[in-house]
Amino acid sequence: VWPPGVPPLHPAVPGLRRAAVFHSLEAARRVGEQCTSLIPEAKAVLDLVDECPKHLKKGNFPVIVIEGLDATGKTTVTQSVKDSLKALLLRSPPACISQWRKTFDDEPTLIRRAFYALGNYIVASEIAKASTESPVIVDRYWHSTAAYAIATEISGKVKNLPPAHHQVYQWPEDLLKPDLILLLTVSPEERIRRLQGRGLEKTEEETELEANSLFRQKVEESYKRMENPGCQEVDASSSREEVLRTVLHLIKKHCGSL
Ligand SMILES: Nc1ncnc2c1ncn2[C@@H]1O[C@H](COP(=O)(O)OP(=O)(O)O)[C@@H](O)[C@H]1O
Ligand SMILES: Nc1ccn([C@@H]2O[C@H](COP(=O)(O)OP(=O)(O)O)[C@@H](O)[C@H]2O)c(=O)n1
Repeated sequence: VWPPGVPPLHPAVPGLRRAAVFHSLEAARRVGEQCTSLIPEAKAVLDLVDECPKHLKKGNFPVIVIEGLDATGKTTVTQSVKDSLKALLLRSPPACISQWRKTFDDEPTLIRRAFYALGNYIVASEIAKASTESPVIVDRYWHSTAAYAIATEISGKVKNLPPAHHQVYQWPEDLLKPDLILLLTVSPEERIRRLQGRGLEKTEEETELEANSLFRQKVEESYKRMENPGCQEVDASSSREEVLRTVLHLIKKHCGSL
């Protein structure tokens, strides 16, 4: 039986019925509620969600999200933007639930995705509060949750992804929107160099390059198809300084004077 609480998806893409791309807090919450007896941590996550104010409003300061595959430089650039703009740095999943991340990563897809989806709603309340006081920079948010879920669920080639403008690429109506979302992209070779720099072993490197190549393409393509709001792509292959300059320039252009 298709689990209740999961929104019906386009019938033309039956594979996505397991994708667990939740399009409302209620949909993610229902999955969370169903597993509290087996996974006590789910109750703890739901309690934190319940503590969040219901009707969130963004403050007057800009909110910028940085997205991208692992090792594209998100941590590096978000830290620098934080320092340059005296911004508050947030991440999804938020610190208050990250101790349970491993637990949920080991659970079946549906439960795992519900965890990340709920995390985004907690981050939304942090964003609302922080953006009344300073600019806010966020390392991963909704687009990560959706893009990885879609790429995991769609088998085979990039062309099997749901077509552009499909329902799965739409921002959830009840989730606070940022002002700007930047998608960092680097070539697969440069990404591997950076993973290596972080201590990835040679064998893992090969797995990354070969077995995961299609997966990465699907994540990146899904990121690019996201809309309302969509991502603006940033070529992040240049030096740290250059990437920071580009990002700060885009923030200034889209978010006005800071
Ligand atoms: N512009 C850059 N040029 C070269 N190396 C970089 C650049 N940005 C980040 N790195 C390095 O690449 C690795 C991955 O960067 P990181 O910021 O941790 O990525 P992410 O947070 O996206 O996983 C780190 O070792 C980091 O120091
Ligand atoms: N907002 C988020 C953040 C991460 N995730 C999941 O977390 C994984 C990425 O985590 P990671 O440990 O590679 O993240 P970074 O260390 O690169 O920030 C992806 O596989 C996503 O499934 C998510 O679904 N939603």
